[in-house]
Amino acid sequence: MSTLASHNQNMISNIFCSGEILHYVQMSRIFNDSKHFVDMKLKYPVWRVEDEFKLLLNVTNNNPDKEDLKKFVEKNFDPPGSGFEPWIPDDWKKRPKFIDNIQDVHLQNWALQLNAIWTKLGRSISEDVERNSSLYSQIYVPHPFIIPGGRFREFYYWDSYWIIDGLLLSEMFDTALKMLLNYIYLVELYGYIPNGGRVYFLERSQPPFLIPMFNLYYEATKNDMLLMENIATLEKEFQFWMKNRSVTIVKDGITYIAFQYRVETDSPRPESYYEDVLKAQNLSNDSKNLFYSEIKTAAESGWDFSSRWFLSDGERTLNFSDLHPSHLVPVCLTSIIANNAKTLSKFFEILNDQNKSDEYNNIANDINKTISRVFWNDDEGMWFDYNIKQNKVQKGFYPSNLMPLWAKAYGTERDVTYIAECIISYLNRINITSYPGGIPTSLMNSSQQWDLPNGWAPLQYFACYWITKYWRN
Ligand SMILES: OC[C@H]1O[C@H](O[C@H]2O[C@H](CO)[C@@H](O)[C@H](O)[C@H]2O)[C@H](O)[C@@H](O)[C@@H]1O
Repeated sequence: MSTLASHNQNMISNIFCSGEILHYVQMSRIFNDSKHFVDMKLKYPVWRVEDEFKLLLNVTNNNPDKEDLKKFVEKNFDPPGSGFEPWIPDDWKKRPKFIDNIQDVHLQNWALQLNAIWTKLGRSISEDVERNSSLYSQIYVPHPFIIPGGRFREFYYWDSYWIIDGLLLSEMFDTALKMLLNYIYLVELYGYIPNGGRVYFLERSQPPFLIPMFNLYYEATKNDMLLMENIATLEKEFQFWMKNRSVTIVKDGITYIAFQYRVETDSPRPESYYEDVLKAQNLSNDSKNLFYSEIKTAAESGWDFSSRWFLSDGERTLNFSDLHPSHLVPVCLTSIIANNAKTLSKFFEILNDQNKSDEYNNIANDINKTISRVFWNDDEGMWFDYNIKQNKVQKGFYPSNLMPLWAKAYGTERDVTYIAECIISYLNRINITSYPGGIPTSLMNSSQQWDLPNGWAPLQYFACYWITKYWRN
């Protein structure tokens, strides 16, 4: 990152990531959605807005009321959305080939409607964001991209895996490539991919799907040149997770490698500032920082929030105050990384680098051993997250338990037919097909969005991927 770009980022972070302005504005509840303020654009340079705010504090004896703050925001900020331009992908097709393979006419119409949504979700970042980055919370990327939509106006890391899968199905190879190149740009700039396209997401990443995204694209295009040009950056991202998110587990005297989501911070999420401060209000300062770290760690997992991370004395609870993702080693993240190592090994083989290919194959095999010996539970016939505080598997159904199947990370120690039978019997025991709307996110109703009765698209995907590929056989 150039010195100027990093200077601009520090300046804008003083407004949107921490500091007095963020605190006063977010706690005043001028906006119902805390994300609104941090997505606004500064009308004037940071120093001028800061001076204006100091003046406001002076004249109000450090006690500006809601109306004062509303006027200050109106005077100094433009509404969210500035800095993005709607973008209709050039390669969008009204009727891609897959539509004609759908026999049911209702489903065919539905697929046509879905395919049309690409034209609504394309965004490019305006040139002004590159020129005047110290006025925007957006992270500049060079190519247009597809956003999740609604209040999510920017790109999100793990959402992009399914977006790219869909783009390839819709034969939008160029748009998929643009998104991949943006992520390559971000890894080169930061060494990792942030949670989403805003400076307030820079403290954390999201489930590491860059290598699987590249694999989807490679399988669709067989573009060896692209692999050759970007393999070093893919390795760089892999090393970020190895260096910053790995953990060792000792079981029966043997040391195993696994991976955790992990964020250390001393502040609330800027985009949910009010909510986080409220939840932490009765805690001491030290406990507050630990709690904020747990909140951001859970957000890095993509599962924000879920009973999956609510733990007290080794049991899952329904209480947010028991939020402890740091106590768990998630089977899903460890599976994604095993899959990434295996895919890097495949890529190096394609590029005729056998040494590197063997190196990554060995890493994948080591991680598979963890999945097979630490996460697998013979009594239940299922993989589970591992509780490192209690040294035990943390039982309970979450579709993420099935991730070793998607990742083919179950190792060689158990026959795959035996594993499949155990899993079918487990899913039958918990009556998994009896829930309306598909496979639920959990069997615990905590009123959090990543819990019963909700079902999330990525989780349906992982479960159905396996069911359609293997269960039928
Ligand atoms: O604004 C609150 C949180 O919003 C995001 O999380 C949710 O939406 C994302 C975009 O679709 C999705 O990737 C994530 O799995 C959802 O839980 C954001 O990622 C969080 O960091 C943020 O705090």
